[in-house]
Amino acid sequence: GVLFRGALTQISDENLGWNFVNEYNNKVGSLWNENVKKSWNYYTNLTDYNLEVMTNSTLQMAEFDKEAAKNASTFAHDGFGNATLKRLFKKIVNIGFAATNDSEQLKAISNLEADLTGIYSKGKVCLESKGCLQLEPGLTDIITNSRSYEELLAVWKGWRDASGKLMRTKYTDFVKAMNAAIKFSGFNDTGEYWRSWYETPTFEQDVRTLFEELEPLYVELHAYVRKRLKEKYGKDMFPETGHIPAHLFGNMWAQQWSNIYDLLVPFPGASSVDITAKMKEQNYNVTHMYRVAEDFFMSIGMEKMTDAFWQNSMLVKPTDRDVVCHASAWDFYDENDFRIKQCTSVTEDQLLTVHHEMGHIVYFQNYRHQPRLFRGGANPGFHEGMADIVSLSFQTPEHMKVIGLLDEVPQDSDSDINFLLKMALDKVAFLPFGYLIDQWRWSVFRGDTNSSNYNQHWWDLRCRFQGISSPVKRTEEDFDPGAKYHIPGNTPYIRYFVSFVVQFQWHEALCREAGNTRPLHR
Ligand SMILES: C[C@H](N[C@H](C(=O)O)[C@@H]1CCCN1C(=O)[C@@H](N)CC(=O)O)C(=O)N1CCC[C@H]1C(=O)O
Ligand SMILES: [Zn+2]
Repeated sequence: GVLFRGALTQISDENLGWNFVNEYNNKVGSLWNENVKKSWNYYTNLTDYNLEVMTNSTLQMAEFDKEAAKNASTFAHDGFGNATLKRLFKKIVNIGFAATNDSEQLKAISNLEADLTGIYSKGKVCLESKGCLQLEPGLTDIITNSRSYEELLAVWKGWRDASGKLMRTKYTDFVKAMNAAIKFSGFNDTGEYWRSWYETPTFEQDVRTLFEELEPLYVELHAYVRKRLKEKYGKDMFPETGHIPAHLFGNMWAQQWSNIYDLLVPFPGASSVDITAKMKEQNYNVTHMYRVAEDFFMSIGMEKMTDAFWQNSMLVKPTDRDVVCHASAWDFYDENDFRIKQCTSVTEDQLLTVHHEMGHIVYFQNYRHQPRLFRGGANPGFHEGMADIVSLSFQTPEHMKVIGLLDEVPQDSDSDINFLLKMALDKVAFLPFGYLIDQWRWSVFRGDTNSSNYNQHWWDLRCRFQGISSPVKRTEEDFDPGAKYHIPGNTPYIRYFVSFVVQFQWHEALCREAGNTRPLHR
């Protein structure tokens, strides 16, 4: 006979299971759409009222998730034969922080994330020469274009004082609330929950192995860049240890170095393009940047952006309110409303980000007919890879010529080396940065790192993996991790490390598939 577990036997009838997941899918449509709209309202207008409305919506969603998870566990879904049905149930019961029985923890998580993101987005640095500037566009423009050691230092330190330094206590409370809540989902800490999305028990070792395999290439690039920067800034500005001061890379976090390509050109005689100058020469405006990206996606068979995209996106920084400028792509789960939020300026860097964000939108559009529970990346690294894969093809000299940002496609090897180095400054330079952010965060979630050594451990990792050093003394008064969006914004980061590896594997496969027998970089 059937084993009766307590009063309730679990339902093993898969037809009833399909009814349940279909009803769930229809119900969450409007719920998720409402919730994303309230987040959008806060991110594009940072007021206390919008924060409260967003948090209330998040709490309601959590109640719905808990109820659905409880009802789902009346089914013997682990034993279901149909893999799709089984996976849908697994996603319904796996509700993360919402599993907590203490709504105060959820409230704290939502409020603290919004609060920390607000501090980051409103942060400003006042320079006697240029007045008070926010990260975008003011501070970013200086970090990108200044070649003055001192000016770069003032902006680098100023930004950390105006962002991370103000977040330290809140971040400690944030970690505590997340770790307490995630236990109700059966995870030891938040890092374990985040790694579970890759669905492999060896994930941590896998990324470590990948990094170690790629590190020699990075070390070569680092040595070359250090040599050239010493020529530019004088070797006595560099520590004996061989580290490179963190503020000299043309990027606020030293994560990608193509903005200082002009200091590093291997063969100045050969052709190398300054895309930003070309864009300005051709009177590029923001809308045109999005049209150029859309044209490229359509040229490879993707659908155009929806009307809702053009009506609802925020493509330039508003002048009348505070917003989260950090660029992002949004799915409103109604199969039509997809948006980008970006304080777009007319630069090459930004044109690449436009392609990245639109890459996410194109992936949203391609899975919009899937059940809502399946409208996410196969894993987060996959989604990031899909966002970046197109810009690998977009930034080839071939395509640059097609869109008129390059006059001639150079055929000589010196020009090839110039182009390949420029790619390496974005894609190879990034690897240790993409790797270390969550090394730091996973160690915080585990409790190996806490508020007594947040900054020490951060710089240990920055020195060990990136070979960079702080240009000024750092103490535990500082909180440099908070100066990078994804820490206050609570977006896991190892996804970008995974993406920067898989995107080249996909690129190679796509070229083979397309019958392209030329060297990969063409
Ligand atoms: C500029 C880009 N903004 C993110 C992205 O697009 O990934 C934003 C903010 C965090 C998540 N996000 C999204 O848009 C998600 N909704 C995408 C999704 O649907 O998963 C970004 O942060 N990048 C790009 C390269 C490295 C990294 C950086 O700049 O450090
Ligand atoms: Zn992305």
